[in-house]
Amino acid sequence: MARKFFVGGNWKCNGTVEEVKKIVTVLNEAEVPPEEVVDVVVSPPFVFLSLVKSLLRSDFQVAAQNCWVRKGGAFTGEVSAEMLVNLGIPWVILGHSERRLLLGETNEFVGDKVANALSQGLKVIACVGETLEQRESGSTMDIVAAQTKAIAGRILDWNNVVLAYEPVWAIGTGKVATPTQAREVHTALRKLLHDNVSPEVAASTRIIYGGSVNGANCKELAAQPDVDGFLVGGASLKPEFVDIIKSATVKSSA
Ligand SMILES: O=C[C@H](O)COP(=O)(O)O
Repeated sequence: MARKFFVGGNWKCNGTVEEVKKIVTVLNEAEVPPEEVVDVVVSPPFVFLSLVKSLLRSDFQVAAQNCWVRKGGAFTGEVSAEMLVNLGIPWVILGHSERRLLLGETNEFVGDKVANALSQGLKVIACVGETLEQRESGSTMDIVAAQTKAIAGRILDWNNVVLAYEPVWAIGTGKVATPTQAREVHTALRKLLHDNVSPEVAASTRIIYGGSVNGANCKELAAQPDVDGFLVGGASLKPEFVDIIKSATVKSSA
């Protein structure tokens, strides 16, 4: 069965109420391929989750950008998975490189977070990716394999997981991975799932690309065999996000 295209918009730590309303208006008015063709999931900062959920069209979904590693309690500043479920937020992004690198989240910690979020009923966009130094030293696959295995070992039901490959050197730099670079890692990750989890999971799990995706480069990337969609940062705050959603048709018409 074909994997449904997936386009996530990670708004990161951006926006005011007014800006959020403008972005949602653009999305709500956009003509995009139907739900059967593409999953669209936008991820505003925690404080705007309810607002976005209340305003956003019903065929698009909402994700949090993080959640706490275990049940809530005395953890000042954290938001638990069960709170997100209680708010009706279906998705969460976990393991983003900005959290790994700036906040010291380890592979093991990300694995724990993924396990906890899934156990509470959330769907997870799990991120992996190498730094420029790691790519240049030839260790890209070792790094993303270790990150992926730490996550994979904690997943019982892969139906609720999307794997995002986001090379750190491509994030927010305007230096997008070439279609070949993206395809190489996506294909290797699918093989890793095949060998370490199961052929069925490898065939059905969506592996999406993130890192300087925009309206101009999305079609060529979308055409790559193992690229099942995108996790978009900067361009998800702009009207061109609609063009990125439309790149799903590259797959559906293939
Ligand atoms: O989560 C999204 C990624 O970090 C990509 O960000 P970017 O599109 O601004 O490079």
